[in-house]
Amino acid sequence: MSSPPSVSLTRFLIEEERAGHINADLRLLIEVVARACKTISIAVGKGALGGVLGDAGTPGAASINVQGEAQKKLDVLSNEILLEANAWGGHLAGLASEEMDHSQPIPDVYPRGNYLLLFDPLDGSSNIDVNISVGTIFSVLRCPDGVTHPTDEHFLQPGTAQVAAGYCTYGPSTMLVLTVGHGTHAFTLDREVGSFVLTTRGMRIPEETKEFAVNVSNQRFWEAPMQQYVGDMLAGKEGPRGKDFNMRWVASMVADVHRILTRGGIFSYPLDSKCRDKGGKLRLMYEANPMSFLVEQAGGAATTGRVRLLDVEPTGLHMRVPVFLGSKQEVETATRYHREHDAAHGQVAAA
Ligand SMILES: O=P(O)(O)OC[C@H]1O[C@](O)(COP(=O)(O)O)[C@@H](O)[C@@H]1O
Ligand SMILES: [Mg+2]
Ligand SMILES: [Mg+2]
Repeated sequence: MSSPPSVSLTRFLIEEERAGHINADLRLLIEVVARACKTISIAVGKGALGGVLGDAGTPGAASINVQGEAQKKLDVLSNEILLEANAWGGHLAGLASEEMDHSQPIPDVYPRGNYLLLFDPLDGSSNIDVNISVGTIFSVLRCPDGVTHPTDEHFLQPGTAQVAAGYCTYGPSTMLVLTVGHGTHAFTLDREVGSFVLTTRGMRIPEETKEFAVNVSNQRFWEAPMQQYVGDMLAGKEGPRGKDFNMRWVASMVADVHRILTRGGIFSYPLDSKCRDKGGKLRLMYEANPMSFLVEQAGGAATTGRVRLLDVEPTGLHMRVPVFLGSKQEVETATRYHREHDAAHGQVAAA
């Protein structure tokens, strides 16, 4: 019995357009981002042979980005690949990146479109030199009507305004995970053919889980409700949660979230006293929002520990937020710990 014909990303997007879920411009935009990810995947795959490992800048003069972080060569290269690929397509009005201080309108020499693209060109940078999965994360918004040269303020739209989001993981296989607001779907790169093929239509995150992902080395800096929440999980079945939990932490958000979309779990990067003044560690616009859209479309949940992440009003392009996402019931439990603590201590829910 012959196997069903494989569905390429191109065919999948054309079917989404026929279903009225996306228009031709958004379809082309996603195709262009996917092609850029293929180019990044090749560079990542070459590793030391491609001279792409290590820090950008020169010895003694590291190249520091708007986050105050030393850029890796692959952070810079991936950013350039995405900028070049998206400049001339005619479906964008502007783009913004983790690696750039401000957004950029599409140059006047090129036709302009109605969408805004935000991306984390290389996620999991601390894992680049040690050959652990890294990725690219992207989010798509509409450009406000009548705006031809968008500036940072035009990007400041809540996560609920996203029309598409996705990530690409560069691991043992290269995978693209995508939503246009009608479920979350996974594609695997067929390296021989050079195209993404649909491998999971309609990913579903189990509502319950026994697996959590958090950088426990930050425990002493956590808020009291987070200490309690993780302490109760670590207490196992003898403890208040009545079940044993396992822990995973890859330190590449794309890899940790991909595991959760595939088999469930909860991922969190909570507020702690080290990052409190910044509002958190992870960035709302090109990390938390796209991942939350993908997770919610797969039946999961995403909060800041206090409020739904997709409802957060952005105040800056590189705004940071606490993140809890994954299996619905577990995220609700983690959020309850924070809300009950706030209520008991007369604290009003912040972001
Ligand atoms: O080093 P830590 O504290 O474990 O943090 C790891 C987190 O930081 C990140 O690497 C931040 O992203 P970038 O690599 O894009 O800066 C996430 O991918 C990951 O979840
Ligand atoms: Mg990142
Ligand atoms: Mg990054």
